[in-house]
Amino acid sequence: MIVLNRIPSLTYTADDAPVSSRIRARLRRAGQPFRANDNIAAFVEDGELDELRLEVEKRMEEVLGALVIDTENDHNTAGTARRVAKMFLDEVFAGRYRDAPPVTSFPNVSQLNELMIVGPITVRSACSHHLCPIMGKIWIGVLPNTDADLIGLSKYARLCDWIMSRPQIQEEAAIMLADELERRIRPDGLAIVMEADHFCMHWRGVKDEKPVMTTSIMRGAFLENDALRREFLELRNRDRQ
Ligand SMILES: Nc1nc2c(ncn2[C@@H]2O[C@H](COP(=O)(O)OP(=O)(O)OP(=O)(O)O)[C@@H](O)[C@H]2O)c(=O)[nH]1
Repeated sequence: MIVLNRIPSLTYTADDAPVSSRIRARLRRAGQPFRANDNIAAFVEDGELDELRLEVEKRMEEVLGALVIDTENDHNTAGTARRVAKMFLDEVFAGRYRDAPPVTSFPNVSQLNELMIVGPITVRSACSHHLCPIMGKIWIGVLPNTDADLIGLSKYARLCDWIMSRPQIQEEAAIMLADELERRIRPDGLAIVMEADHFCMHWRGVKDEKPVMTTSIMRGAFLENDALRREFLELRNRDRQ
C-alpha cells in the first residue's frame, strides 16, 4: 500500500461526526446563517472551540499536503497547520467564534447632544474572497440621543475589532458596525468612514500599490443635516493630516 500522506483520513461515521458538522447542524436547525462574516458563538458549546482548532489543524495539514509541502521533513512548516488553526480561530477570525465584548454603558445624565468623533481606529480584517489582509482605519461620529445611554470610548474600538475579525467585504463590515452601534446606543445620528488597503490587490491579483477603498455611512441626523455631516468630515480630515 502507498501512503500518500501522513494525515489520518478525514472520513467520519455518524457517531464520530467532526465538531464542525455538529455546529453546522445546530445552525441549520435554528435557521441561522453562517456566512463568513456571521458570528456563530451562540452555537459553539463549551470545549468545542478546542475540538474545532484540532479539526482545522488536521484539515490544514491536508491542504499543505495537497500543496506538496513536506511538513514531515521541513522544519519550517512542521507546526504550520497548528499555527494557522490557532491564528484563524483565536486571532484573525475570532469575531466569528467569540461573544461580543462586554460594553459598559453610562446614563447620559448631562443630556449630551453634541457631535462626538472617535478615530482613527485601526482596522485589521481579511477579505472573504482570498482571505488576504485588509488593513485600514475607521472614524465614527455620534450624535447622542439625550435619553439613551453612552458607551465607554474604548468600546467603540472593541466592537470594531469584534466585527472586523472575520472574513469580510468592506461594505458589509461597515454596515455591520453601524447596525451594532445603532442597536446599542440608539443615537440621533451615526456616521462611519472606513478607509482600507486590500492586500488581495497589493500582494497578488492586479498588484497595485495605491488603491485604498473608502466607505461612508451616514444615518439619522448625519443624513438630514448638511452642516453636521460637513463638520464630521472636516474634523476627520483634520485628523488625517
Ligand atoms: N466590493 C468589494 N470587493 C472586494 C473587497 N475585497 C476584495 N474585493 C474584490 O473581490 C473580487 C473577487 O473577484 P474574483 O474575480 O472572484 O477573484 P479573482 O479572479 O481572484 O480576481 P482578481 O483579484 O481580479 O485577480 C476582486 O475584484 C477583489 O478586488 C471588498 O471589500 N469589497
